[in-house]
This record gives sequence, structure tokens and C-alpha cells, in this order.
Amino acid sequence: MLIVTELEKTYPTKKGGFTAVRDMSFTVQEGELFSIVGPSGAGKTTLLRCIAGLDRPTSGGVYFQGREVDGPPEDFAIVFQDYARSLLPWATVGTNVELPLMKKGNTAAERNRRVTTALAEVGLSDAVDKKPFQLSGGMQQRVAIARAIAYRPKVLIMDEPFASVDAQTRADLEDLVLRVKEETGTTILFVTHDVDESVYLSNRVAMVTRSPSRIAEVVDIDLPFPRDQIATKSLPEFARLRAHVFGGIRDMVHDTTLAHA
Ligand SMILES: Nc1ncnc2c1ncn2[C@@H]1O[C@H](COP(=O)(O)OP(=O)(O)OP(=O)(O)O)[C@@H](O)[C@H]1O
Repeated sequence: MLIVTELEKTYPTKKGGFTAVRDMSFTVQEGELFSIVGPSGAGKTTLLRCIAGLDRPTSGGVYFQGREVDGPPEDFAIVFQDYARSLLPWATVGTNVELPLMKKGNTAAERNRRVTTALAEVGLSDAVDKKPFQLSGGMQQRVAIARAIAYRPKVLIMDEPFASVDAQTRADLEDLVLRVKEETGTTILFVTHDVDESVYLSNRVAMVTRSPSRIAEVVDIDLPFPRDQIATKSLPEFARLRAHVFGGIRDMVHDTTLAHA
């Protein structure tokens, strides 16, 4: 579905360039939730921007359904961590969710139905006529998530999407992501700092090293579906996987040879 091959991204700097991502290769299967976890500044956002066609890799490539990604594909939707910049400030919540659907050629009735359903899914039915500035940060992020869900992309890319919401909302939104994946077969690429979240949501978790980042290990998460916030997290296998991923990240943070290898 999505293939990343030997991707490298070097930003130009006065000192001759800074390599944020080096030799990154992995494949995301159709319908899976693939997480990327790694230390802060590891280059995860850089990687996602290249995958989403928002930035060009310095070398290597990204292929979606066999074609090289050289601009933002119509079948992708992205939820960034930075919700403040992702919504149109002059448009109502309803219009923010509806606008991408217009480009897809959906009828007004279909658009209306999708907007209503998506806002209900994120618990924001009452906010449809509000402007983003009238909402809290967490609520704005839920609007961005509703917009992505309503669009029904083939690939949903999420960069730390729940960093700014409270714990209960976060758990509810994690379960919403799992439900969307289950019901629509959407392929999801998910970046997070949160090890528990990555294990709870994923089919596979990729651990990335510090910049210049590369994949240290990809872990299969063979926990049964449907997942449940309490039952799944009580399983001994959950604890084992969590400890394994957590240990891997901790070692990377403390291993300076890895960071500069
Ligand atoms: N435009 C740029 N020019 C130069 N360096 C950059 C640029 N963008 C990012 N970097 C550097 O690349 C590295 C990776 O940044 P990136 O934002 O991709 O990391 P990240 O893993 O997403 O971080 P975090 O988890 O803290 O959000 C950082 O050291 C950052 O300073």
C-alpha cells in the first residue's frame, strides 16, 4: 500500500546541511495501523511530511499503490499536532469539515450527512456553527480529526494527534480511530511519543532512533481485536510489548553511538 525506500532528508544549513532522516525503509500494509515511536526530535514529522508529499526527500522515495508520491495524494488525509494552523479561522466548524468534501464532488446532502456524523463521532455536534477560536485547543483538534474522518481517505496520517486533549478524551479518540479502521479499512500511519498508545492502537510499531533517524526495530503487536482500554491493557502480553518498546526507546535516548551512527 505504502512503501518508503531508503528515504533520506537533509535540510540545508549554514554548516552544510543537517540530516534529519537517514536510510529509512518500511512498508505499510493495506488496512493496518502502523505506528512510529521515537525520541523527541527524531525526525518523525520530517518523515511524515515526505510521506504525505508535502516535502521532497533528498534521496530515496515514497510509493503509494505503486506510484511515486511527488505531491499530496488525493487519497490521503493528515491530522497534524499543530491544530491551531490546520483549521481555517474564518470558517465555521461545519464548513471546515465540509470543505475537503467539495473537492471530492460529493453532493450537498451527502456532505451534510458526513459532517453531521463525523462531528457526532468526536462529540462536537453542538459546535457546528462555531468558529475555531471559540473552541478550546482539544476541541479544535477534534474538529481536525472529524474533518479527516469525514473525508474517508485511503491513508490517514496522524502526527501526535492527541497530544493536546485530556486523558478521557484521548482514550475516546483512540477508540474512535480503531473503530474507523475497523469499519472502513483505512490504512493509518500514526506518530506518537506515547508507548502505551502505540501498543494499544497498532498492528505494528516501528521504533526510530534519534536524528539522523532510522528504524531500529519493527514490533508485531499480536493483541486481539477489538481492543478495549481496560481489558487489552490488562493482558500480560500488553505489559510485555509495552516494556519491550519502552526499553528500546530508553536505550536509544541514552545510546549516543546510535544517534550518530
Ligand atoms: N526546516 C528545517 N531546517 C533545519 N532543520 C530542521 C528543519 N525541520 C526540522 N529540522 C530538524 O530536524 C530534526 C527532526 O525534526 P522533526 O520535527 O522531524 O522531529 P520530530 O521527531 O517530529 O520531533 P518531535 O517529536 O519533538 O515533534 C530536528 O533536529 C529539527 O531541528
